[in-house]
Amino acid sequence: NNEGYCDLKTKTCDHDFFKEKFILYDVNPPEGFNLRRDVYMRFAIMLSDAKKNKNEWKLILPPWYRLYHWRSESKSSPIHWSKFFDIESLKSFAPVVELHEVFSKTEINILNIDRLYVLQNFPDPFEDGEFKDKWEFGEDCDYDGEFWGYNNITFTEIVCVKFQGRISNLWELIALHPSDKFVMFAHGEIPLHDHYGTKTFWDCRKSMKFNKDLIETAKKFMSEHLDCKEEKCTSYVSVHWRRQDFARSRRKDVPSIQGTVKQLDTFIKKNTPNVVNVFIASDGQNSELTQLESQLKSIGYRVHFFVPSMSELDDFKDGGVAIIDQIICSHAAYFIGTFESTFTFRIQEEREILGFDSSTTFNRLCPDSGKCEKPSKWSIVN
Ligand SMILES: C[C@@H]1O[C@H](OP(=O)(O)OP(=O)(O)OC[C@H]2O[C@@H](n3cnc4c(=O)[nH]c(N)nc43)[C@H](O)[C@@H]2O)[C@@H](O)[C@H](O)[C@@H]1O
Repeated sequence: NNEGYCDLKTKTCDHDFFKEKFILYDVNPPEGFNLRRDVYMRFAIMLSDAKKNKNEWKLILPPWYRLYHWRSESKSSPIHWSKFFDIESLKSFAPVVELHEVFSKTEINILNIDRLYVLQNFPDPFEDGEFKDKWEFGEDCDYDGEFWGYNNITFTEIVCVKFQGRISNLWELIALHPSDKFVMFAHGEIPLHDHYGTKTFWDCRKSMKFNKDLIETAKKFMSEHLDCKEEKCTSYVSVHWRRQDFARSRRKDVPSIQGTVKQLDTFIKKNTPNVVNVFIASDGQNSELTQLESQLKSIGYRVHFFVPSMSELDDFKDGGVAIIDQIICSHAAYFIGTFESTFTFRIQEEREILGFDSSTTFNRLCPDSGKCEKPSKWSIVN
């Protein structure tokens, strides 16, 4: 009825449900996990800012579904955010809700989106030589997602919108139809942060705590294999060695196996000569990893990888294993990353939150050519 939603089993009622409004978003299908985490922050900050003005909108967390890089998931069903993140912590920053929580409140079990906005880029973002915030209605667009595998999500109207600039301008679109209850944005990666790198940005980033089981597993590994029980370890160096598409098509940014060994050895001898433990996070093929391992071993290093058991992989999924790799990298005495990988960026942010000196964090592997730009530094603002 119109007075709220009541759960007959638990005999509890949610009197706000019929007043609440919900925003959903989806991201360009080929984008990976770590860019998606940044897109989440843009929406979470938008909603958190709005909540301060008593705005009733909530953000629905889009499940993780069929990510291109997550190859071990043969049967792909939508994965809830709680598998990877601490939902209570996310909720402490922004009004967010999991999609399955919304379903459990809609009695008919069908979620109808009033308006599905498909965001598109402007053909020339620098029209008249200047990048300006703007939007206008477009045409000829389609939704290229799959509603995360749910076949009980429908929509009434699809609207094409060319959009560029700050995400809070999406409120202008939302305001055009005040009676909408469910609004969705496809290509949520197009709008930009309102304030990148500010205190609000970092408050949101800090709220993205990981699922407790993942943290526990990473800490157990650090204690058993890397001789570290502290927050800031001194006993190992960590590396994010991004391969796959990077190794194939970014030769000007990433080193060969031999080049990697040479650089790591030089780096460790210069910065922390007593350390012999090297932790490697990588999406590389087994053959590459074995070569890297044996070359590092031959010059005296102890090499460590987090290799999940079958049951761990089944439970944590590729996404959870990637997070465990990131957690272990975050706690190392020194971290060396891959240029322009968002996987590396998220580790750097984690280390800023843990309070590491930036000289231990913003280090990168260089291409064999030796031509090597320094990585950008994004320092924490408390
Ligand atoms: C160029 C762009 O690069 C973007 O990648 P980039 O920013 O590195 O980072 P991500 O967007 O996270 O995509 C890389 C994905 O590959 C896996 N992966 C990469 N490195 C590791 C690692 O060290 N350990 C584990 N366990 N998994 C790893 C993981 O599933 C991760 O989400 C891509 O998402 C885009 O599609 C595009 O290819």
